[in-house]
Amino acid sequence: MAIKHAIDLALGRNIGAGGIPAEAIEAGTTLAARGLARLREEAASGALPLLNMPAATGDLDEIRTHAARIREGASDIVFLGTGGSSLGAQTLAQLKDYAVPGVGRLAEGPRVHFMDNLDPISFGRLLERLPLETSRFVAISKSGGTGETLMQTMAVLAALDAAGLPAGERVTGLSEPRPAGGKNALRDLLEPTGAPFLEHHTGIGGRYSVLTNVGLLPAAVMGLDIAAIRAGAADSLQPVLDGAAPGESMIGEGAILAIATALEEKPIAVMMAYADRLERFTRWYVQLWAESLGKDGKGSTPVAAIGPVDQHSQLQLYLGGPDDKVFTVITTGVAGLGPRIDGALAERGGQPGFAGKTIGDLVAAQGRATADTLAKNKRPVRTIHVDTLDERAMGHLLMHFMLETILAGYGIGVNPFDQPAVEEGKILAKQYLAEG
Ligand SMILES: O=P(O)(O)OC[C@H]1O[C@](O)(CO)[C@@H](O)[C@@H]1O
Repeated sequence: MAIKHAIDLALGRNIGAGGIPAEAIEAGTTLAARGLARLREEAASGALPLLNMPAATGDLDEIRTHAARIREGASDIVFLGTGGSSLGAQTLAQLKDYAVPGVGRLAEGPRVHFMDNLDPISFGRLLERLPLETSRFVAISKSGGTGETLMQTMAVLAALDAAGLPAGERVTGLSEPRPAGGKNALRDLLEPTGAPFLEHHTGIGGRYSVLTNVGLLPAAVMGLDIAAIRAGAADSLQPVLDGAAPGESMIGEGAILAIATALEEKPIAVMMAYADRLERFTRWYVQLWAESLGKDGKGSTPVAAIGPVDQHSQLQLYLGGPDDKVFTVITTGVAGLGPRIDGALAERGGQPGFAGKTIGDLVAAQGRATADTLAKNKRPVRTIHVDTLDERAMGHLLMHFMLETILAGYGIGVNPFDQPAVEEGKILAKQYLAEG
């Protein structure tokens, strides 16, 4: 098994007072079994298209063809889109060092930019400094109506026009088809330029879209094996399709813990990953969990952390602060990796224990120590160990957390697929903009 999942250190019977009590686990198991059965039915009926994505292969060649077209002659590839139209792709891109401290700037191939946060200084400077002639832009929005993405796209079109460069050769769109009799602003903007368009799946929402062309087009642009990402997702889903009991699979165990923790009313869910290449994954998880479950006065607040660096900022609170959190600590198979420390230098630096050890040895020890220390301090912790962080493992993790989130929603009785509250602020912002 390339991924090991354990909830032992979250259980009251193993860690004492702060752990999740047996009664909550029992109730969680019953609700998880119900949710798993519902998912199995939804997979069979096609009612939840996300569940059919792992096995889908028919669209992969089209995605690869568009990716090759976008890469051709490009010095820079700019992805426009926000929230679920960006975070999954960024997560996958980190496998190729995107936004990884130090090496991200040194990565080979076209430079890739995900402009998910709207900031006038950043976007202005980007357009000033990009070599527009050799830059390509991909505008992604399920609805086609998100203000941030539309404004960025308009700014790009104006910049290309001012430079005398045909937009249709440099810009690609990805959005839902125009609804019958309805509007899609992104299509209205781009179609007159002749820009090619990919179709956003109409039955899969943005934060669940990483396995569709929304995540896989940028992944293919970066040279990742997109079939392996889907195969990893299938690894996660298979026990659901097989009808495995909740306690017999990673997804079943995850669902039990998520539901039991909600019943215990732990208001904060911390995801701490010991890998630079999982930093965007923790941000993707935050959106998924928060937008899916935070409704009807329910839900828990997701917190993203990476290790070891956040040991030096958040760990004190986690160990000594309020007992209101459940932790997920993710480690990877880094033992033995990275520079090996010279014995004489270790002596000279007063760290004889470092001699002959690698940086990976220290990171592996730290991840393990953090999980064990949390448990010793009676803080419930679930551990996930990924041997090799590659496309298949990432597909597995992504599908796991999408399924776990859906099962948590089913278990606590909220609809994990909508986000009604977000609309209010969007409408008000447009009103303020119009008022000037
Ligand atoms: O893909 P779209 O329609 O541009 O939406 C972007 C994001 O905005 C939201 O609709 C609300 O914040 C998210 O759910 C979504 O991922």
